[in-house]
Amino acid sequence: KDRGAAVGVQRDIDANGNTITRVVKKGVKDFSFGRTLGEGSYSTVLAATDRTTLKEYAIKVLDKRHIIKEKKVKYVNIEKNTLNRLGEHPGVVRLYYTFQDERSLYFVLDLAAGGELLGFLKRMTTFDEECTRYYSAQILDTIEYMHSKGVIHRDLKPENVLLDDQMRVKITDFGTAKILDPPKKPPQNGDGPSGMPYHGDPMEEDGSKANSFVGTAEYVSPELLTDKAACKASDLWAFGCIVFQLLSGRPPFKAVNEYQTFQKIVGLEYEFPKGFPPVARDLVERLLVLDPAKRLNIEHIKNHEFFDGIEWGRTLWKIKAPRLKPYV
Ligand SMILES: C[C@@H](Nc1nc2c(c3cc(-c4cn[nH]c4)ccc13)C(=O)N=C/C2=C\CC1CC1)C(C)(C)C
Repeated sequence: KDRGAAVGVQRDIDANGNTITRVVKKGVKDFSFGRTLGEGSYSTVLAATDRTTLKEYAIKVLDKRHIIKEKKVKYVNIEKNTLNRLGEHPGVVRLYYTFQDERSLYFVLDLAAGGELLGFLKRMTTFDEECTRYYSAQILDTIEYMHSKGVIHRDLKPENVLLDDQMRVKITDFGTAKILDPPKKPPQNGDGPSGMPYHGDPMEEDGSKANSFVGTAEYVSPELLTDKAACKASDLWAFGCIVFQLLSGRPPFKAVNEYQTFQKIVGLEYEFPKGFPPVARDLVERLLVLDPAKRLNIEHIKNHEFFDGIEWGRTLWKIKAPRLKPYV
């Protein structure tokens, strides 16, 4: 079996308007690889061009030996399954196909040519309200879509929010996502707000209890720190942190080390900088709530005054991105 290729399907329209479906076998040799776009803990994302169609992609390359040694096989499968399940949404990087050679696995994905939102925020220091409204609305719309597919991201942060060539949001990095399987039993009372809380990580191949996953310190929700149960509302806690950071230039909970940061989170120790816009402040205060069941849910967030003027749904992805301006 030609292990260097993946079966993909290409659809074109011929002169008479008929659809021609071609089965294409893509492999490493079909692409010319460019610069490194990002480094994950056990993967590298490279820019690449399809030699035949000249279309640009991002290709995530994973070293098979390293993945096995680091016992990350499960995470690679979670990412692939999550990406396949999330398929088509303007706010999610799309996975076109995967293939492998003797050394590596290759994920062929959308190129988010704008790079990380964090990069723009660092250059601007802060975003003004209009930019914050636009970017956080697209992030929220994408979170809503992920949750509707039973996916909790669990590590939302500005580094994982990419931008495409139209400066539209592309959320990425699903290796630590959690897929909420349809309930076999109705959720018992006492389960988290989503009714299907997630306790700890899957068992490792050797049956050992994996050290349960915790996201990036500054954006981790209190429930993940106290009883290890991530739920859909955990993504909304991270969303609150991101809105705060876009307008103020820093995350709400940041300390000299992770432990101190965790202390601030569970103690809800944060303050707004002077001049933080009051309407946005009200929104953030209703998201950074310790009890996940008392956090605003997505419907309430969409109706919050901060998003007045946003037309949710397809229009949100058609409007022109506002020119980036700092909040002064
Ligand atoms: C977060 C991620 N960084 C990145 N992941 C992806 C990028 C990407 C692009 C730039 C970029 C583009 N232009 N300038 C910089 C910078 C970082 C990127 C992309 O275009 N397409 C898919 C990606 C990831 C797909 C993944 C779900 C499988 C880490 C740091 C983990 C490598």
